[in-house]
Amino acid sequence: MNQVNQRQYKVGVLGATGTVGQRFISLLAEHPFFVIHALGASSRSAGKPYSKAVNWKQTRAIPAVVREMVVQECVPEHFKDCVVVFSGLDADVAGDIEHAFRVADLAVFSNAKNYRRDPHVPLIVPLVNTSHFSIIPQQQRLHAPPLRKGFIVTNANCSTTAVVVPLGALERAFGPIESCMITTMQAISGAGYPGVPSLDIVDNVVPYIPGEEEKIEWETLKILGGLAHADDDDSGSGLLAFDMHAAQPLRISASCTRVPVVEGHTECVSVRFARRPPPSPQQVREALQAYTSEAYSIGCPSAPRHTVFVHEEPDRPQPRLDRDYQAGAGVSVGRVRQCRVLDIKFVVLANNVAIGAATSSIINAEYAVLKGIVSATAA
Ligand SMILES: NC(=O)C1=CN([C@@H]2O[C@H](COP(=O)(O)OP(=O)(O)OC[C@H]3O[C@@H](n4cnc5c(N)ncnc54)[C@H](OP(=O)(O)O)[C@@H]3O)[C@@H](O)[C@H]2O)C=CC1
Ligand SMILES: N[C@@H](CC(=O)OP(=O)(O)O)C(=O)O
Repeated sequence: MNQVNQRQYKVGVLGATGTVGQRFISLLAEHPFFVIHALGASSRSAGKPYSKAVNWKQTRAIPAVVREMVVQECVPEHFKDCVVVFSGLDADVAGDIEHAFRVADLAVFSNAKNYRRDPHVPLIVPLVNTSHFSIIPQQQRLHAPPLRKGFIVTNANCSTTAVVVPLGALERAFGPIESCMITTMQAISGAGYPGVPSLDIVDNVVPYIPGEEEKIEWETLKILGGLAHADDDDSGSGLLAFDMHAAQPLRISASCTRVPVVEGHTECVSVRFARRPPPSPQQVREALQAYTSEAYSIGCPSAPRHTVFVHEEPDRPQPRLDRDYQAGAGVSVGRVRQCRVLDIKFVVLANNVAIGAATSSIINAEYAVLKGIVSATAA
């Protein structure tokens, strides 16, 4: 661990000028062992110093380390010295670019949705399912020709991330959840910049976010589902597959809305446990408060010490007050109470651009470094 901390690891950021990319840069500029080495964006930005290419929208100034760094086209040769490449690319282009980087034997940690459903790509919310890193050797082996160092790890949709943290904590404490109803109130920053037109969102709630409900319903099953051997007949191929929560089916229904909040997704969640009788609200509060992640236990510097903060006040969590809990890396839960239809209901809030995006990727990469999953040297 000390050895890791004394080393410096060169990293690149794809989509460095976007909403998520800016958050990557703010976080990485102060990172104990990652050093920003290369920045990539579209041809509109390539060739310009970062400070001229970016429309900077963070509260802190552009970090000095990147101000004059020239933005590159997103091609692997400009990133060949990077041990880790973070991607905050627009999903329209992330598929081909991230694949090209993987084939060039680079380790890619992506926020984009493109590979989340790929059966050989782990979808990892680092506060919940770091065990899924174990599928990476298979991803490398099944590629033709096999990859030595390259792979893609994705993190989840920001609304999925918010909800799987308490759901994962509750399953760890009380066993499988049988059904779950979720209603989201998602911040405008989730749509990137400039995002939702002001005339659509000011004084309004928009009850539709394309593709979002399906993503929450599907991604949650992959994240909470664990891994199983791919062959039912135990033929010994050694292949792993995501079991999609199949051992104990979980039914999820999500309804997604966009609300006039800048940062922080709030979600109302109701759950029914398989176990009878179900835990009481007080047992649920205690289990959430006590929950710790493996990422924190092994020393990932960006993992929150307290994963879930449980509010006792009846009017919390609120995005303006709670989105910076643990520097945006933790989640806040409140209003834990009995549900007359299912068992328990609560409200969860997570920072969509921090733990919902850049912070998750960074913790995933920290975990990969600490566990020796990424090589200490570049491709
Ligand atoms: N915002 C959020 O809360 C979350 C976002 N995500 C995902 O993260 C990704 C980034 O989102 P966000 O930051 O909001 O998006 P933005 O639209 O703010 O940024 C997109 C980035 O992609 C770059 N880009 C666009 N076209 C190309 C191209 N042809 N070649 C190379 N680079 C290109 C842009 O560069 P340029 O400036 O040069 O155009 C910019 O850096 C998306 O896939 C999104 O779905 C995931 C979770 C949460
Ligand atoms: N769709 C999310 C943000 C996002 O980009 O999600 P995804 O990475 O799953 O496409 C929102 O609008 O809040």
